[in-house]
Amino acid sequence: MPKQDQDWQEEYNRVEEIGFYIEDKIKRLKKYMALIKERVIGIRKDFWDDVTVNLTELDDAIETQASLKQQAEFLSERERSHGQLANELNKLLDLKEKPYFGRIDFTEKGSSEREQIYIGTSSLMDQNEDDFLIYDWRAPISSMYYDYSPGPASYQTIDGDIEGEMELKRQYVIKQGELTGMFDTGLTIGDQMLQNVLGQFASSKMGSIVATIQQEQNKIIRNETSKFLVVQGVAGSGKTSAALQRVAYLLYRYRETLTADQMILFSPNPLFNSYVSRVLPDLGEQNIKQMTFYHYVEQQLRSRFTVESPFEQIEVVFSETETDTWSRLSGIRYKSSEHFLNRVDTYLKELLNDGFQFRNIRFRDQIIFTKDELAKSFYQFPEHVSIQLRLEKVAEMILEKLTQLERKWVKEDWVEDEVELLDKEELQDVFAKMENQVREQLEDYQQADLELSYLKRKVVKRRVKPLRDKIKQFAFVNTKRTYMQLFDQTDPGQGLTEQDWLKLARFTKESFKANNLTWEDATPFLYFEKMIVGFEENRAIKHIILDEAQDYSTFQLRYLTYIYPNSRMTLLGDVNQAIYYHSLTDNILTEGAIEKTEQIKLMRSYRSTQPIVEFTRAFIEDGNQIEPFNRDGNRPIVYELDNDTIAEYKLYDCIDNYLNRKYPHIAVITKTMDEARELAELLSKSYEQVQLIDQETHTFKEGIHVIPVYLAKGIEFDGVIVYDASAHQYLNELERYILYTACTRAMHDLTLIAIGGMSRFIKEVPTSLYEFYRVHEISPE
Ligand SMILES: Nc1ncnc2c1ncn2[C@@H]1O[C@H](COP(=O)(O)OP(=O)(O)OP(=O)(O)O)[C@@H](O)[C@H]1O
Repeated sequence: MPKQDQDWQEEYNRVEEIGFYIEDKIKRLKKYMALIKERVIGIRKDFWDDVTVNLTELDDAIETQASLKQQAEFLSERERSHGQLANELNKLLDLKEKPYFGRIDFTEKGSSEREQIYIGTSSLMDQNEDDFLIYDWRAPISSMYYDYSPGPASYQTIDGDIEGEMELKRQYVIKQGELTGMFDTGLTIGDQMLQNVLGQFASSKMGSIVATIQQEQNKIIRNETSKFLVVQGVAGSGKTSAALQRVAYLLYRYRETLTADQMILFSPNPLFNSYVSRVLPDLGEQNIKQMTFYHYVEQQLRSRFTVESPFEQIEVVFSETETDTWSRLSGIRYKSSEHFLNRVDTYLKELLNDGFQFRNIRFRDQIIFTKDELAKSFYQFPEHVSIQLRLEKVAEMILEKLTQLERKWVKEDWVEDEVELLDKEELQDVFAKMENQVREQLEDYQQADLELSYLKRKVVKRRVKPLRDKIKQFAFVNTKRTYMQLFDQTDPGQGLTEQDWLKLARFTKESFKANNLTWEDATPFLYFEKMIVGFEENRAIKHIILDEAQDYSTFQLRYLTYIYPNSRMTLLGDVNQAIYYHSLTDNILTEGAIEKTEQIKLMRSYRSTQPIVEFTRAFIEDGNQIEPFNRDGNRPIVYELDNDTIAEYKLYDCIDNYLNRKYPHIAVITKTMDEARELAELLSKSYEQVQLIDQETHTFKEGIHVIPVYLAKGIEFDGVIVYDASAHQYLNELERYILYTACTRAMHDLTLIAIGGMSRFIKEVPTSLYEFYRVHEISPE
């Protein structure tokens, strides 16, 4: 038998044998689990029989409690072990389907034994628990699979580097427990395998890339040294995929000290949350907490303000032009800048001398502390005493004074009135708390007096409690007014004219007065406020993943580092996909913007076919550095059409074409929500399964998605139609990035429909890279 056939046969048999072995393990495990389950049911049923309940004497009650506790612990331990076994079972069921995806043969330096290392999503030991039949992809030894081609290779262990020779690197395609393909590969993990994976249709849920992680992605996944790891990766380069694999890796690597609930993924929109929700469970790990930054900010401020969402801000930006008499654009840019951050910090220092605004403290409509009194106490401290320390001292002073006032209020009529209104239960509660002995020693009338004074104190305490709580939270500081005062200063900010500053100041103060917080003010205000009243730090969080990091402002990043002081951070983004106006000038991903970081660049794009990547990279700066993955496909098509009617006709034509290709996920990407709404209405007259995606959409199914570009971030579709890609829609620099983001959502096919003349960015693309049609009228079929 030729060597190749012999190899195939051996590998085929191994997969089969492992399958039997797993099958057997599953059977035994299921039997054991059934036994435990039976026991748990038994314990639950007999719970009370096995507990001695005796409450007559104190000793008996204590014994009963101990007996109950013991029984409950016993039960929960059984339940826990049943849960662990269920996890084990799930892992085995997954392994049965696809036990492994790769193999390397490695001979350690100084040894003559060639070890065969089979790599899968989780590990499997042989019967005697001596040898690994399958190594987890995250095990140190498995890293060589991703990092080396056959030849000298090494991997890191806690005891140092292990060097040797890798003799073989092989990949497998195993479906439903049967070997169907096998390739021996070089450094880039099987182009052939990647071709297969990337050629597949899009899915409503992102999949794991564990079998085909690329060397440069592996660096991100296994990075353990940086406090801040910054990944600048081009569109479709696998940033999100690598980030999620990284989470799985870290959970494995630090399994003794790190759990899923100590990590947070900040994602760009709610739809993205559900899109990536399957990756970690597929890797046998629990999902980590996911949220959008807006969600966090809104929760903090919603009781006092209506907070504009970032998407609403984008819509405003689209409707403004640079030449408008008053444009919010300069305000957005300014308020997200490093300069403004420094200015806020300086202002906070200035406040140590003067300017802090306080609120009168009232109790039952009476002012008990005036703002002037509070300001006086606050400013009695020397300059070097911090704001927070002063506020703590002022709060202590108020609380002490409140205790004195309470003694006075007890004697007031309203207290007696309220005592009368107490209901029976409350009264009983109070009586129960009064010590029996004291009451027994007293005459009846004395007892009544005592009860009344006790009740009065209770009423006062209860009424004062909310006030005390507020004081402890420093609610007597008027943070809103103090922040607004910043806009009374006359010095215009960097990049602003005097006039611009005045307009910006007026606009800001008016919004604050109406309790409307624009997105550009939300984080600066929150930051300012927390610098005064203190950040609610969450020290339990050990790792933050910031996806689409290019969209975060300096303020937002600073804020996150303050609330998660113990956290490492992985920031992933693409400067060319910035969709927020502020990112044009201050982008946290530009080199040097964040100190003490490690930067990794991903230049290879995997999502789209080569013709799509060649087209899209042509309209961004340094686009020629983007490396397309060698996957063939159609050139993008650009239609330039005379009017809406012809454009709509072409749109139908295009969708039909995509449907004929059986694309499960088709997207019509618009610039604004209004455009998306209109198109969705139109299309739903002709097609079923049209889904309009808005900022509330949490999940999406197969079908035709009509979606504004800013909600399509991070997601991909088989076929994309950009509607409409005309000159007036995509004109300025921000719109360049937005068009790039829209086009790079396409995996297999991309069409741009422009009504009137096409965008100048498309004109920059060499005509050889796309098909172009200009249609003046529709010819009858
Ligand atoms: N090593 C890989 N093996 C298989 N598929 C990969 C690999 N890397 C990336 N991909 C695929 O490429 C596509 C893009 O990946 P992903 O969404 O992670 O990229 P991204 O850099 O976050 O993209 P964008 O910034 O454009 O949203 C996904 O379908 C992903 O599965």
